[in-house]
Amino acid sequence: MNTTASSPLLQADFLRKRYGEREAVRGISLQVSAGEVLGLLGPNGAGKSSTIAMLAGLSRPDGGSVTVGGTALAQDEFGYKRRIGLVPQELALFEDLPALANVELFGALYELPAAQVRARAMEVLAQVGLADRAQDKPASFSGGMKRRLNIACALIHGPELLLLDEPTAGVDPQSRNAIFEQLEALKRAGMALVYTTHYMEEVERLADRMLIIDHGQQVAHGSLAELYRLLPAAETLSLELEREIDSNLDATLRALPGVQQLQRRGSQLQFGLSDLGRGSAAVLGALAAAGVAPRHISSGRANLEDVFLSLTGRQLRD
Ligand SMILES: Nc1ncnc2c1ncn2[C@@H]1O[C@H](COP(=O)(O)OP(=O)(O)OP(=O)(O)O)[C@@H](O)[C@H]1O
Repeated sequence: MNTTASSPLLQADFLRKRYGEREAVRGISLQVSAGEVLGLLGPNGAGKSSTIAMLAGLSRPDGGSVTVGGTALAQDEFGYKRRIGLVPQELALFEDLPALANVELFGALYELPAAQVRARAMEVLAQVGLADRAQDKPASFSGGMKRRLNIACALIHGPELLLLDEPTAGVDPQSRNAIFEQLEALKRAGMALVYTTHYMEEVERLADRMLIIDHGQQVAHGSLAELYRLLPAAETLSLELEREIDSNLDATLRALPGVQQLQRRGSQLQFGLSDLGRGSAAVLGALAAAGVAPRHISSGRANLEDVFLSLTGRQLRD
């Protein structure tokens, strides 16, 4: 391997992808090192899958470059792909072939020596907790087990980098946890992972760094702690009111002591507050004085959803 601790394993610079008139990816750059997880977070249509497809060598970028371990996709496509495992968003399995045969098939695609394939397939099935189901067909598997088998298929050739495109879609919480534990073990073993999702809890748990994208562009990048520093306020208060407020009341609320931010969508208000106790009392007092009652109140510490909201003015899951 011609990488060092200081040089990233995956390096993508200024990637662009266009479908007809639509620019799906507009200059995304990213890096991942061995033993690191990069989370790619963004709402539906942000350009996550298009980015992954370019990183995986499945779709040709309209601009920019990508290298893995110093091997450029443009120069040595097979060499590049050997270093990467892809777990696609859509399950890619033969439902009527046993799990083991599914994994072996991927081994053949990567031209692994036949003598090694069986042992290697059993090894990766064990890695995803499916060794005892090797002879069963995925048709009889739960959604979570199929996802894990999909991951095993992506690991058969011993890639250094694993690209995962929403690997928990349609998975129950228990299986999701099993998948996370397996991904954490791969990371500990030194693999680099790029993980796309629109669930902020998943990147909060798994990712060392995250790239937040929207409309094909980087909105923010950094560790969780770095992203939290972008937040205008540490606490949030969300209200659903019985009716929409007018611009005078809006201005009054924004001017209250402790109110650092106010996002308004119809009758829903979200405040960023420096102090939850004092700020909430002031907000609720001002609403009561104006004769507007809340229908629903919730509060909490700010999270990645709030980072996205404060940077784009939109919800992650619109
Ligand atoms: N093959 C294609 N042809 C035309 N437009 C496409 C194609 N693939 C994606 N798009 C468009 O490009 C944009 C980005 O899509 P992409 O699938 O990369 O986003 P995403 O962030 O992965 O979304 P999701 O979370 O819904 O999978 C969207 O507007 C989508 O409609």
